Amino acid sequence: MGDMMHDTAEQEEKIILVGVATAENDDTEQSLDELEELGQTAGAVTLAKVIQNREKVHSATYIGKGKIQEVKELVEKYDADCVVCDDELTPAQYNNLQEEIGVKVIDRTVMILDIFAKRASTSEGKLQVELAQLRYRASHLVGGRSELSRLGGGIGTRGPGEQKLEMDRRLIRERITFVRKELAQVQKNREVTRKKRQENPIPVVAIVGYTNAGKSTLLNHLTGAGVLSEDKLFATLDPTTRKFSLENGEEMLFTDTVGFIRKLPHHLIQAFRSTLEEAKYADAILHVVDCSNPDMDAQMHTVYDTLNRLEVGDKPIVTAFNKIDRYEASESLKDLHADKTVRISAKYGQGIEEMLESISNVLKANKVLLEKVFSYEEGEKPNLLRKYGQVLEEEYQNEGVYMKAYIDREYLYLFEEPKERTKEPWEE
Ligand SMILES: Nc1nc2c(ncn2[C@@H]2O[C@H](COP(=O)(O)OP(=O)(O)OP(=O)(O)O)[C@@H](O)[C@H]2O)c(=O)[nH]1
Ligand SMILES: [Mg+2]
Repeated sequence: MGDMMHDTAEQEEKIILVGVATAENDDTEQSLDELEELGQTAGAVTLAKVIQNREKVHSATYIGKGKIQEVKELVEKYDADCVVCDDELTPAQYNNLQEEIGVKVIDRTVMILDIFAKRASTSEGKLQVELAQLRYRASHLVGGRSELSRLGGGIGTRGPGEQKLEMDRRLIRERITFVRKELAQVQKNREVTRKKRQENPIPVVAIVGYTNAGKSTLLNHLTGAGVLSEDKLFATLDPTTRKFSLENGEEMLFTDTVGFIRKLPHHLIQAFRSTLEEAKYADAILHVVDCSNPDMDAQMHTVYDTLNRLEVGDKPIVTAFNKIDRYEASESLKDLHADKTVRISAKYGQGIEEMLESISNVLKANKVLLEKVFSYEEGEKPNLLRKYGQVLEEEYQNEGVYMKAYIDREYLYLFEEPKERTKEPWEE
């Protein structure tokens, strides 16, 4: 049906998806569904999906001989342009598969990088994508030449802007150095903004969540921010911060940023660190979950996993189960990581008041906590305190007066002062 409509548009690339289900990785089906969505976002149409069950990924060819044959037949049958593997391939796997199958082979990482390349709009975003692509390429160079030379066109060959992507090792290194410098400059500006924010006491709420959960829709609903919201993965790449005033005059800053996804490429995390880390400088985290998605649990898991990887400490979390208008099951929605959970529809404005109240409450709890904070100069006792953070948490639970203690950089935070303590915990 699309053919007539896309007459003048760029020809859609025809792709076949391949994944491996291993002992520790059994959600390959969902992962391939997601890869199909990523493909759509990248402008490709998926014609077939192939899953191989294996103990582990084949080290030389990703999938086994029989499966390669199967994929090859599918490629011929559908006249496919490209085969997309669901895991990051080694240079050897690339070359071998490519040789066997005879059409372009790419992996999930290249697909995600390609989408990021298409979507980056600010100079920081563009530099971050380019850095990620360059680093990926540098680690996949074979015989001193980028594998791009054989990719032809389409997915995997696009960069931010119209940069020439095919480069040799030396050029890539030079370019990496240049891009890193540029990026450092751009990020200095962000630091300045952050410092300014610290000077003014308006609390910052970071909106985090899986890609397509409805983060931008929520920010738009709250503040009319005009952030692009789309039923596509990675609609948002650049952080947007907007002020919101509650009816009682209380103010909060909301930051919407790039969404998370399973198997988020390592190079992307590195390059996008400063963007992804927005949550690190927030006073509270608003975790938006698409509860109409059957894959919700795995998505939530990915979000907490990513937050951990980014070392975003134990901030107060409000989880908003979004798209409640589409959610039909009646069972309760739980999130053990969250301090509070609410149900909302960002699109239709349900539950927003309650959500704001919950955020305001966790922020207040945090404020009380900060007033009681035991703070230490950097280097004074961080190791002892770090250890103590864990001990305390257990100890308090045993006493039945549960108190949350955690370390955020050089500070020890206690949620409540222990009863009748005459000595500081570490003096005992
Ligand atoms: N039915 C329904 N759809 C919603 C709701 N909230 C968001 N959506 C839709 O979900 C899709 C994704 O919304 P976005 O706001 O772009 O999601 P996001 O989390 O910002 O996604 P990324 O920027 O890609 O990470 C859009 O098509 C929205 O219209 C909701 O409450 N109900
Ligand atoms: Mg968004």
